[in-house]
Amino acid sequence: MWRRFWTLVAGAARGPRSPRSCTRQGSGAPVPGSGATVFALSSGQGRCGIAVIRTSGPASGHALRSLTAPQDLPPARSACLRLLSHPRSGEPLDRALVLWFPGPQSFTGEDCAEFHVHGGPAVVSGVLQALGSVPGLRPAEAGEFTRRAFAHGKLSLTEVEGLADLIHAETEAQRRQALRQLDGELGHLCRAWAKTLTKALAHVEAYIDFSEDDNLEEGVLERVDSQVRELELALSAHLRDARRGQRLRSGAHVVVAGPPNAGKSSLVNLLSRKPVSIVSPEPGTTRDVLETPVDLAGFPALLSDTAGLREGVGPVEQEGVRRARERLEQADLILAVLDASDLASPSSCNFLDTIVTPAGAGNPKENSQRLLLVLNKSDLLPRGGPDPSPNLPPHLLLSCLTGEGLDGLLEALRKELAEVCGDPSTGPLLTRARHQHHLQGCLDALGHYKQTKDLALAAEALRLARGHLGRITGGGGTDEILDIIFRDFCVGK
Ligand SMILES: Nc1nc2c(ncn2[C@@H]2O[C@H](COP(=O)(O)OP(=O)(O)OP(=O)(O)O)[C@@H](O)[C@H]2O)c(=O)[nH]1
Ligand SMILES: [K+]
Ligand SMILES: [Mg+2]
Repeated sequence: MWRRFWTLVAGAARGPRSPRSCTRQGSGAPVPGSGATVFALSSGQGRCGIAVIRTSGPASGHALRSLTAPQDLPPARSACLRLLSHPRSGEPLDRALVLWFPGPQSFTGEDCAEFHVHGGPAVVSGVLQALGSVPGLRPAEAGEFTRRAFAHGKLSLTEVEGLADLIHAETEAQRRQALRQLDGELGHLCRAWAKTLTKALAHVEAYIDFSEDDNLEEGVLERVDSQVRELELALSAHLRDARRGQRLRSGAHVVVAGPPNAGKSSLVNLLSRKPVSIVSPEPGTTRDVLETPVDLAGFPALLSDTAGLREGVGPVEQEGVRRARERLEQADLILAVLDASDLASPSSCNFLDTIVTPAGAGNPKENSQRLLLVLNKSDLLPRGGPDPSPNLPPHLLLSCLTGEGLDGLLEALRKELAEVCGDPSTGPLLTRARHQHHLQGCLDALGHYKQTKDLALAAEALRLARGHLGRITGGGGTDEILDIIFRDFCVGK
């Protein structure tokens, strides 16, 4: 009896019930156009020192031999210098380093070859044409190498996403976050959670099958209940952090706001290091919301310039003010700008009362918007004079004109954005709405597990919960989801 029970538990833990996604075997879906050997330029377009062209598929070895002299394959995974020539005309094309990666020990899991050629456009197009003339070879589609790697179980879906993010990473924080995902951190976590559920499921199923025999260990179901509770806590914590992970991946919304002429547009131009917004001495210059992506102290941000907030103006500026307020509501971080030499004006006081004080600048409440108060035009203050505003909340002095105070502002921005986005090296792991959706689905299913008294339904709920975790790493992903993810890649990756 016990032997039967443990066989069942062990079987459920590894066996046919275990979702394919819990292992590193790909989607199981056929590779689109598999059988064909594909080739592409994998390095960037344009004139460069070295360009890398690669192939993947069964004819890779034949292609390598057809283009090179001597025609033997180089030793696996070591670079060799070869003369490349066109297989039909014999025309020499370049002297290049070539590499041979026999499958399955390659990026895609298939036989692969790489040609590191001189990066001139004529060399690259000559070698691509030569490869196109080899029977069985065709140009690769966007993301096709990675899709093949996924299909052969070389990468899980979260790792594929990490790779796409790494290629698109523009800031240090994005690079760190992408690298963690590519290293499989999110995948490991999901697999560990799925394993817990597999064990829990095995126990519930054993209880259904054997409880009549009265031979089961005491408290089996109680232990499953407590495992489910622990899992719920862990999932909820990660879900709470998901918003930060998404900000880290796609950029935090930083909104520059303040009364007219405070120097908001000057600050936006200074931070983005380009003339994004028109600057002029006329109050009411900026009328619309102007958005620009910037690297702020290593974090990705979408910086919005807005119209100066004031009442009693014409209809166009009034619409600008309405849009500014609307954008302020969506901000992850408000950069509040005041003219340090004009703090007593009605528009400055009004801005302090309605925007700065409610946000609790320098002392944010949990979940409230964060705000940094900047007093601009410090160059207009008397040198070494007293603090112009001892009664204001914590603030920074800056001069957009001279650049004084910029380092301090960038350091303060780095701290604020680390709060808003999380630490890219240790912080949030969920980076996409897709991850959030499945984690929520898993939690909902665990909720059903707790509600039901029927053991068969409870087992079904656990299976459903585990299915959601599996889909994060890629098991049973639909073609549409795969298409969306692989569309992010360029040709050659
Ligand atoms: N002295 C001094 N002048 C500044 C500084 N920053 C901006 N200005 C000037 O202040 C004026 C207004 O600057 P803008 O950047 O257009 O101000 P704004 O807040 O965007 O103005 P609106 O869009 O009209 O609300 C311009 O003449 C700038 O040259 C500064 O640090 N010191
Ligand atoms: K202005
Ligand atoms: Mg402006």
